[in-house]
Amino acid sequence: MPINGTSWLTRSNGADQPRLEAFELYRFYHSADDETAALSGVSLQLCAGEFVALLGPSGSGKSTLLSCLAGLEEPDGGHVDLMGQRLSRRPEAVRAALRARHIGMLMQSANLFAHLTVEGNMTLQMLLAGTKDRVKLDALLDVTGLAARRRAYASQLSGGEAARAGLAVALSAGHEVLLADEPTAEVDAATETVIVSHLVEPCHGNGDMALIATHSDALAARADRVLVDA
Ligand SMILES: Nc1ncnc2c1ncn2[C@@H]1O[C@H](COP(=O)(O)OP(=O)(O)OP(=O)(O)O)[C@@H](O)[C@H]1O
Repeated sequence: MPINGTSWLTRSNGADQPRLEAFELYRFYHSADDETAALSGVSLQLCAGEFVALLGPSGSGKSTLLSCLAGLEEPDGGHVDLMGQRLSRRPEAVRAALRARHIGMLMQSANLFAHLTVEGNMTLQMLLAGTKDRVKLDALLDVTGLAARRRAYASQLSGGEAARAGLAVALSAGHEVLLADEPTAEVDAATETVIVSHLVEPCHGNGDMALIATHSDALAARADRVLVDA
């Protein structure tokens, strides 16, 4: 069942321009003679300061939605606006530049390059966003409990370490928009609490915005808004 004809409009007073907006998104996948509708007319608005959870059964289209919102995939219908600029149907290089400038991402497959160290992955993320902040890098390694593993290659990390390293990378550049796909799927409850706090804090502290696809009730309980695939 796709995320279907859903309209998730903002609960804010509308005074601010939404950070991220989707208008009537459609996305279909084709294989052999099969067609899967992953998104079917999805509209949403996400505003500054919001920490939003996206819930839905496996296969309902959460990852597809995040991917379209990040400009990694083009929707087959509808469009996405990021920070008031059109993201959809623009050349890949333009989408990549907008993404690097504004979006921190934590995708299911992790956002780590295996041949780089934890620190190297974080530095690369900062450079792509045009920043380099050594103090912030050290602080993120501390809060994610990875200071001692900073020189480990991504391929050498445990599942939980990789999840925390992915988070550290996603938060490195301090983007206004964070998109995360099941960031706590492979971690224990204590690590989940730490990760969720670090996802919430930039929203409530700095006015950043996060959309998190999750199956976790604990994470959803911390959200300002929960979007449920009805
Ligand atoms: N590259 C692809 N090719 C074909 N079908 C795909 C592709 N990616 C996703 N799908 C299909 O699209 C639908 C939505 O998939 P998606 O991964 O977005 O769901 P999800 O809600 O994120 O699932 P989960 O909670 O299991 O991660 C599923 O039926 C899936 O099999």
